[in-house]
Amino acid sequence: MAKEPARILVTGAAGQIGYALVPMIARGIMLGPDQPVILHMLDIPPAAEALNGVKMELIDAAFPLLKGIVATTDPVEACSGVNIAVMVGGFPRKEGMERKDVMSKNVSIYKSQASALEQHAAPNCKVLVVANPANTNALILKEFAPSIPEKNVTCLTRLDHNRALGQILERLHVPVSNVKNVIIWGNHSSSQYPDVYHASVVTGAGEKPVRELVADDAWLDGEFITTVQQRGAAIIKARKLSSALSAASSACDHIRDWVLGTPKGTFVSMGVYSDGSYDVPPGIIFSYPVTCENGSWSIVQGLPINEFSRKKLDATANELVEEKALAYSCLN
Ligand SMILES: NC(=O)C1=CN([C@@H]2O[C@H](COP(=O)(O)OP(=O)(O)OC[C@H]3O[C@@H](n4cnc5c(N)ncnc54)[C@H](O)[C@@H]3O)[C@@H](O)[C@H]2O)C=CC1
Ligand SMILES: O=C([O-])CC(=O)C(=O)O
Repeated sequence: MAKEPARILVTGAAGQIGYALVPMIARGIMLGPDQPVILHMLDIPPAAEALNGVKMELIDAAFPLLKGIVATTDPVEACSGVNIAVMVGGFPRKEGMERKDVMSKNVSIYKSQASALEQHAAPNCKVLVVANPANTNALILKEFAPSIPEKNVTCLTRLDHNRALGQILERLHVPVSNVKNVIIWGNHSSSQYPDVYHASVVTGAGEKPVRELVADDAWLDGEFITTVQQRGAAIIKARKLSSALSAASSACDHIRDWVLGTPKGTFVSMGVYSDGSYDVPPGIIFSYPVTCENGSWSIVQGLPINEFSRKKLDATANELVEEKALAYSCLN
């Protein structure tokens, strides 16, 4: 029997990421080739005409899985009955700006959209915040939508995770499906910590640690980390626009794994509400290694953390604690 369509909200749908993301969703990249979808697209009134253009293109593409389109500038209509909300809408970082610089513009948007989601989304709606500052926007959304379970509000660090994989692949020339368990800890910002201490490569001779195969600790502890941390800025510099294609693809990866599960023995990175695991302060949205099963994520526990990693985890956690205070001061 055919499945009931899932209603998927994309905010900021007329923007760069939105334009890359909605066709991926309509093609089944996010929820699989047997899951029909109804797209809910929200943008602000100045973008209404562009949003209507995206709707026209979706119709013209005749996606078999796409069973309906809601394109609106009304947050209540956009949020009504949605099962998944991908929050991309906001003011993007421009060349030379830090993510903190876009804080005040974006946290107030996330406060008001929290209420619309809380009141009108389907029960158990899963929320992924993409817009920057992604962790702190997600935290504000969670705080101002108290009836949405805290496990249902997440932010995107899968793009950073995939960027880390990409750097390892470039170095080792192995297929992506053979590399697993890189981790992004912390903030989706230049303080994030891309960690390969637990990553491995499946080879003909079994699994081998990435560190052993790369055999260049100086690169792994230096340039590898800074390349991943600075990749967003490098793409903005090159394109004069944010990394829309890879952000959209990674958002699909994040939701797909959350809903359909992670492969056995493999973890992925998600920004989730901290419960204090790994001595990270509770009450911030922090990127952790997680596994997903039955539509729910769990933080991977018990990984040994050495002194090098500890310092980096603490630095990114401290930045998130500061961002939280700054966000609240912007809202007052
Ligand atoms: N977490 C991540 O890995 C990444 C996050 N980003 C962030 O994603 C966000 C979107 O990036 P782009 O699509 O490149 O920007 P964009 O400027 O092309 O699109 C943003 C869209 O949001 C709309 N918008 C603004 N206020 C809104 C509101 N209140 N409600 C609904 N829509 C609203 C704008 O009209 C625009 O169409 C930015 O904050 C960017 O920094 C970008 C890349 C990666
Ligand atoms: O850096 C930015 O502002 C866009 C972004 O989040 C990324 O590409 O990681």
